[in-house]
Amino acid sequence: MSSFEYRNGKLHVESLPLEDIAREVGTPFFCYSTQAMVNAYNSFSDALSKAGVKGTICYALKANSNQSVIKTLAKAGAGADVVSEGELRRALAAGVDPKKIVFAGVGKKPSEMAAGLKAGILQFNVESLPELEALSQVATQLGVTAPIAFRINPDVDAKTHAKISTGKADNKFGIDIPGVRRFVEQAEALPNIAIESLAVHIGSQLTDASPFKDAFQRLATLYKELKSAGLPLKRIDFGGGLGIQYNDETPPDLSEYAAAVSEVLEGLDAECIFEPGRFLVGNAGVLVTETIYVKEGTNRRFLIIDAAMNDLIRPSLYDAWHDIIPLNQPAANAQLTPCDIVGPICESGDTFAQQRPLPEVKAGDFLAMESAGAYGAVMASNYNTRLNAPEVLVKSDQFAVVRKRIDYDTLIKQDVLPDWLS
Ligand SMILES: Cc1ncc(COP(=O)(O)O)c(C=O)c1O
Ligand SMILES: N[C@@H](CCCC[NH3+])C(=O)O
Repeated sequence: MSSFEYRNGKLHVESLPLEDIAREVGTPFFCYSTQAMVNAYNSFSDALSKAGVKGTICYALKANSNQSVIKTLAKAGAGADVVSEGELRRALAAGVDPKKIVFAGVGKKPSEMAAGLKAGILQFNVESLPELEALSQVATQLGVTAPIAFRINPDVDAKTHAKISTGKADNKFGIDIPGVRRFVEQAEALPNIAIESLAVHIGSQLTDASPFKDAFQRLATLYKELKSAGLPLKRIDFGGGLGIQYNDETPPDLSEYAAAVSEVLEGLDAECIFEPGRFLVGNAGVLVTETIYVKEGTNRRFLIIDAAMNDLIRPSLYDAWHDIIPLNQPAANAQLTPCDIVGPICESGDTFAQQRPLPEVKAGDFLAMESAGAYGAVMASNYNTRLNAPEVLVKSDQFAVVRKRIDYDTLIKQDVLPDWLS
């Protein structure tokens, strides 16, 4: 049974009609399904087991760092991939085992490194020499050893959107393969650093398996070379990036992905880490919105809805597609009219879809924007002084507001007037 489906003419999340939640919580709001997240986690984990791959799945918090989401996945067995002290704190607060936390990112500050070292995390994925020098210094001051992975830039085109592609030599991420040996020498000379692992992450929303295969192969070859040269490597971090279906893409099958991993692991004797984000939560969430007005333009119909680019920026930022469906199931033979679906923000870029064929939608009708569980609420802002869309988690026939909509007073009081203006 799918976690989001029409039943008796109403779109349900698990056992609940979304419309009931909409009337209680108010729109816009994000709604997540526990079942969908746990199913995604289990299918990822099962695919690895079937391919004979043993590893830790470190959920990439950046996709959705709500405490309830992290905790749901942690209870299913996940660790965490974090990119900031904030995310580290979120992971720890949700009860993630520090020994299952990896710390990624090109710009970790010494204070963030110290937080990770004090927590006793599994590894820091290091991306440059200055970063490694800083980590060595912080670890020495604290009298501990920092376990590290070199994040490798394999110079592979992930064939995804340019803004979320991270594995080409021109990208800011990782250490280029030709420079690795020199980097290793420099790293070995630094105190309080334990080189344990190699990591890679070539981009997000990959819908083709070949860049994964290519990158994993390059990483495994390097792993073998460095290990036979005496480096005590014991782990490979395969990153995240597995795409999901938003529209008509066909992302790699999990078994194909797992096979790409198991193939390169032959004879390596390495523990594995995976950092999926979007795959675990993307299709486990929707953004529910109400139609405010239907405006007939000169040559098009605009549906003006109460969600906007500040709630879900993916369409404006990446021209991303999200399916948009009414909460009330349309008749099978309903006539479709092309509509532009836009938010209330004062930018033409505040557009979710252009000329999207939709059945008749009237003011007051609720719509769901699908696949909004990843990179939705986490990328939201208060632009135009709009209140945040709250987040709701459903488990079977129960729901809970897991992040509230803050009120205008609280929002405005975040600003502090200087003495000369008060
Ligand atoms: C280092 C790293 N790991 C994991 C992820 C998670 O990626 P995704 O949500 O595409 O699985 C990202 C984001 O792309 C990342 O930068
Ligand atoms: N924010 C991007 C994904 C970025 C991945 C970051 N490593 C998206 O919405 O698709």
